[in-house]
Amino acid sequence: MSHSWGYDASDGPATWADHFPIANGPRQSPVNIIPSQAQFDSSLKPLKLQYDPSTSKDILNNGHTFQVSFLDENNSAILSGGPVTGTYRLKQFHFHWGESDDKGSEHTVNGVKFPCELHLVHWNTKYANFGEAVNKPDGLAVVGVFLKIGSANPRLQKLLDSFDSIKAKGQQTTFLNFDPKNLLPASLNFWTYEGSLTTPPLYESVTWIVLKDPISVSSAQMAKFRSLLFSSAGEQPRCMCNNYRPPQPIKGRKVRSNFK
Ligand SMILES: NS(=O)(=O)c1ccc(C(=O)N2CCN(Cc3ccccc3)C2)cc1
Ligand SMILES: [Zn+2]
Repeated sequence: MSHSWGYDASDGPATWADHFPIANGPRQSPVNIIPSQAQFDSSLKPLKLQYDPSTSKDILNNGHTFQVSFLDENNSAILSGGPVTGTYRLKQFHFHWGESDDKGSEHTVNGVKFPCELHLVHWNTKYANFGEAVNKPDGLAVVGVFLKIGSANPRLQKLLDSFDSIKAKGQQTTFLNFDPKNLLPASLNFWTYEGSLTTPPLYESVTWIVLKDPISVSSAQMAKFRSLLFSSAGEQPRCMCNNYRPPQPIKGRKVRSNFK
């Protein structure tokens, strides 16, 4: 049975090494990105994200975050180019956020936290499926997008409107025709480095592609994120927030950029 973990003092990031010793590994995520120390790499190709909105399936509260899952039996929603070779299929996207607008992102930039961070999770089609890819060094590519407090973002509204039906852990509902491309900023300028899952089992299998430009979210919209619960229906309600791992040691890794 997989070990239960969370984000409280008793089961949160400071305790994860007890059951997942790779937590202290050489390529853990997230990290603090220091733009002045990133290396511009002209050999990086433009990032190609080709998403077919008809592949969105459902939205689930998994007790750690909420995630929108996609049909991944064919190459309808794919990532290619950027730092990766080959084709990676979109499996799901999810978010991490704080209890207040001054924290919540996993990656930071010059030590600055954003209120929220979106992760679009893709797996390498050289492997048979997500489960085969999840623990391979080149198994996953995750696109990270920062959310910054500003005007309300209408493109988040369909997600927010579904929250009443996935308030508690384990609740899921159909979520069709959602185009994740609408969650991306205008520019696909990115930083990239070799890292890991930011939740247990913390496999060191992720090529991280963190977009430089944020998308907007309003404070009222962030409050809606915090209406979700870590807890199951009928349990003592526990606000789903602060579901982020803090930055981990860079351990000599290079962060590259595709922009000057
Ligand atoms: N925050 S993050 O972007 O780094 C990220 C976190 C979690 C996941 C994720 O879908 N899973 C992690 C493993 N988990 C369960 C699992 C599934 C198959 C085999 C083994 C284990 C699923 C993907 C990306
Ligand atoms: Zn994540």
